[in-house]
Amino acid sequence: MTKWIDITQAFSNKISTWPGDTPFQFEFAYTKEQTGSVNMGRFTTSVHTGTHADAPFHFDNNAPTIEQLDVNIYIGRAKVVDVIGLESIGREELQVFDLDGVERLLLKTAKTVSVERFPTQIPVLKENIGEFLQEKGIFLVGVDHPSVDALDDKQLPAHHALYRHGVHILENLFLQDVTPGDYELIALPLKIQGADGSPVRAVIRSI
Ligand SMILES: Nc1ccccc1C(=O)C[C@H](N)C(=O)O
Ligand SMILES: [Zn+2]
Ligand SMILES: [Zn+2]
Repeated sequence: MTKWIDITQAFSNKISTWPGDTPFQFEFAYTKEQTGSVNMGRFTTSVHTGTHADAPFHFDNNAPTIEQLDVNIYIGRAKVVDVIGLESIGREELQVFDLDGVERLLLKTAKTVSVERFPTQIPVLKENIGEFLQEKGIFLVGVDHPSVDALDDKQLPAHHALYRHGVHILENLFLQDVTPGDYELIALPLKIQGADGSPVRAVIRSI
C-alpha cells in the first residue's frame, strides 16, 4: 500500500493572499497560562487563501454554497498531468493526454511554487475547457495557483464555463513534488454554511 502524500499549502502567517483580501492569521486567544488548562487558538482568513475549493456561489449568486456540494466530488480517483510552462490550457492542450475514464484532473503548471509570494503571472484556463472536461466525464479540476482565470480578470470566463459544464474547482494545490500519474484524492471542504469556498486538506495516493 503506498502512502498518502500531502498536496496542501501549509497555512502560516506568511502564506500569501489575494491582493486586498483577508490574510491568514493564527494566534492564541488564550494560553494555557491564562486559562489554567488549555491553549486556545483562533484564526482569520479569506476562504480563498491557501489550498481551497471554490463554491459556485463565489462567482454566481444563484449557485450552490460550499456545504451544498456533494462530498463525492472531492474523494476518488484523480489524474495529475504535466502542463508546465503553458500560458493557457484548454481543449487543444489537454487532448494530447489519455483522459478516458478520468473524473478528477489536477494540472501541474509550474515546476516550483512559492507559498509565501503571490504570483505575478499564472496560466489561464481557456473557456473551452468546460465543455472539453464535461465530454470526458471530468467533474473536478485542480490547479497549483490562485485562480483558473487571469489574475486581473473580472468576468471570470473559465470559472463560469467550468460551472456551466458541471466542473468543480480546487485552487492552490501544492503539486511541485508530485509525479504525474493516477492517484486517489481526498480534498474535503469544511461544512461552512453559506460560504463561497473553503480551505481543504488535499492528499493523494498513487494507484
Ligand atoms: N480572493 C479574491 C479577492 C478579490 C477578488 C477575487 C478573489 C479571488 O480569489 C478570485 C479567484 N479567481 C478565486 O476564485 O480564487
Ligand atoms: Zn478561490
Ligand atoms: Zn477561483
